[in-house]
Amino acid sequence: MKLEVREIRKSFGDKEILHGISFEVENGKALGLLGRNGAGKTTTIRVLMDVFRANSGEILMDGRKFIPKEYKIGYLPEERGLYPMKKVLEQMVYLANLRGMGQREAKESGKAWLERMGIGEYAERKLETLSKGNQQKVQLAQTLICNPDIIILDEPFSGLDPVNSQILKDVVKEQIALGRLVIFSSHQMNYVEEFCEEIAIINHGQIVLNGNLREIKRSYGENRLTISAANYQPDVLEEKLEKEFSDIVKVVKKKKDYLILEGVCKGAKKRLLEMLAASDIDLEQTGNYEPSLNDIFVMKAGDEA
Ligand SMILES: Nc1ncnc2c1ncn2[C@@H]1O[C@H](COP(=O)(O)OP(=O)(O)OP(=O)(O)O)[C@@H](O)[C@H]1O
Repeated sequence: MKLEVREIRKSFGDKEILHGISFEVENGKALGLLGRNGAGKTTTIRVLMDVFRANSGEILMDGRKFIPKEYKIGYLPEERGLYPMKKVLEQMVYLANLRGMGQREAKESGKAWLERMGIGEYAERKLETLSKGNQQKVQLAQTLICNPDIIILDEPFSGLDPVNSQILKDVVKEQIALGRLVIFSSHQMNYVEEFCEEIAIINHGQIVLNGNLREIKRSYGENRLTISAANYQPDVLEEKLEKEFSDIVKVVKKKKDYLILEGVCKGAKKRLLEMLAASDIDLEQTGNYEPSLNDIFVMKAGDEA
């Protein structure tokens, strides 16, 4: 399965919110849709789910117009839609019935998912009597009850503590391994980093970065290296490097224990190491620099941060 989102534009009134959003995602992979508050992630997902109609652009599945109701989709919307006064399992079964699942199958699957989420004991309780995090897990169980082929999660980690986040991470990883097509929106980079092969960063309704996360990281780290010295603190080392090696490298960032350098000439890394060996700098650590997704996100979407 390959989902292609092409040049989606969406306006509310005369204000255009999405200015030509494009990205692709295949089954067996997860796409992390990233962006700051108000960037347009939820609007994109709603267009994808046919909640909103785009002003222009198209969405294709395997080359054909994508019609959500033709697929088994597990969609966890940003606004959570369960009934607070109803019993947990009862409403899960009811909603699964509406999605075309038989009573017995829905009950079995619902129970199994609640167990998987570690909340099997709450099946007969009213939803509103559960903690916020446990209600969130019920939502997730409900999203997955019909064994969807496409899973779309809008900020699934909100309200979950680290233990519950881990359960969800494991579940998402399992679903990816089972060959599901997974899209999820978030501004929590560490989760995205753990299981998304592909990312698309939206900023002000535009895709500012899209592609394979590993390749993106590699390209951002190219020509950069980290360095620390046993005999100089980073700020002194920075001064020294700027004074003595400014024709080879420049310091791009000073961290607590090390510096991040960028080459400014051809073969900078090799030349620097040769020069360092001949200097009084006692090299403690050096290596290729690989930015975190957070660093990349701040670079691409941190304009008003
Ligand atoms: N129904 C609507 N009518 C008018 N404006 C809307 C509507 N829905 C969203 N918007 C606007 O579209 C922009 C993008 O909102 P959206 O919810 O897609 O952002 P988001 O990236 O999901 O943000 P967050 O991380 O805060 O959830 C915002 O400026 C929002 O106010």
